[in-house]
Amino acid sequence: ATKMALRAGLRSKRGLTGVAVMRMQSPPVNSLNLELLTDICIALEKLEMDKSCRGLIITSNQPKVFSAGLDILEMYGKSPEHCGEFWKAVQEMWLKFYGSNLVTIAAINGSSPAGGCLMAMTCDYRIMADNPRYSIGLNETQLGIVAPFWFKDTLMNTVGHRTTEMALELGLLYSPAEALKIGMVDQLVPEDQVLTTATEAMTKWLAIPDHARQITKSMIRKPTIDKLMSNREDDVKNFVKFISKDSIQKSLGVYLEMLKKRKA
Ligand SMILES: CCCCCCCC/C=C\CC(=O)SCCNC(=O)CCNC(=O)[C@H](O)C(C)(C)COP(=O)(O)OP(=O)(O)OC[C@H]1O[C@@H](n2cnc3c(N)ncnc32)[C@H](O)[C@@H]1OP(=O)(O)O
Repeated sequence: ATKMALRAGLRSKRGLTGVAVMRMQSPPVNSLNLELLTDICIALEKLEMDKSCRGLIITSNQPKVFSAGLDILEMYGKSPEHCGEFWKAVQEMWLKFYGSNLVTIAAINGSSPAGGCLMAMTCDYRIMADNPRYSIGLNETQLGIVAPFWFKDTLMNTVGHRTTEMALELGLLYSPAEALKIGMVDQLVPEDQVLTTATEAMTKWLAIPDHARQITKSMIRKPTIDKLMSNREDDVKNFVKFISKDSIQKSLGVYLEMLKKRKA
C-alpha cells in the first residue's frame, strides 16, 4: 500500500521550527502513482494553509531511491479516462510544488529519474547524496516518450537552454557529480548527512522575510506556471492521445520488461 509519512513542525537539534518533513514511503521505489500523487498534494495543501509552517523538506523513506518517477503502470494498458485522471494529478503536483509559498528543499537520498527529477526540480534547493550509483535526470526519450513542455520549461529554468537540449534529447541520467556540475542539484553531501544538511540550508532560506521571498519566487516562476494553467485541458488531451498510441504502449511494455529482466 502507498504510504507517505509526514512529520510537520520538525524540531531539529538547532531548534528549527515551522519546517515539515515529507517522507515518501511507497515501496519499492516511490513511483508516482495516482494515490501517492494525491496524498502528496493533499499534504502540501494542508501545509500551505498552516500559518505555523514556513518550509518543507521532501525526502524518501525508501532505500536507494528518492522517486522512480511516474508509475509506468498508470500509463500502460490503462483506459484513456484513467490516463487523463492520472495526468491531471501529475499536473496538480507540479503546479502545487512549483508555485508553493513555502521554502521547499529536496533531500535527494537516492536515484531520481524522470518524474522524480521533475519533482526535485520544483523545489527551491536540492541536496543530493554523493553516491556515484545514484542518478538523476529526465530520461523520457530513452523510454520512447516525450517530456511535455512544462517538464522542459522546468529543466530549462534550472540548467539553461543548451544543457536542456542535450539532457532532454538524449534522455540523459546524470551521476550526482555531473548533476552538480550542470546545476541540476545545488549541493552534494555524504548520504547520512542529506537531511541534516537540508535542515541547515533551510535555516538560511528562512532568514529571508517570507513576503519578500514569496513575491520574488512568484515573479520568477509565474510565467512558466501560467503557461500550463492556460493549457491544462489541451495538455491532458495531448497526453492521452500520445500515450494511447500503439507504438507508445509497445515502447512502455518493452521498457517494463527491460526493468524486470535487469533485476533477474
Ligand atoms: C504530448 C505529451 C506527451 C507526454 C508523454 C508522457 C510523458 C511522461 C513523463 C514522465 C515519465 C516518467 O516519469 S516515466 C518513469 C521513468 N522512470 C524510469 O525510467 C525509472 C525506472 N526505474 C529504475 O531505473 C529503477 O527502478 C530505479 C533506479 C529507480 C531503482 O532501481 P532498483 O534496482 O532499486 O529497483 P528495481 O529496478 O528492481 O525496481 C523495483 C520494482 O519497481 C518497478 N519499477 C521501477 N520503476 C518503476 C516505474 N517508474 N513505474 C513502475 N514500476 C517501476 C520495477 O519494474 C520493479 O518491479 P518488479 O519488482 O515487479 O520487478
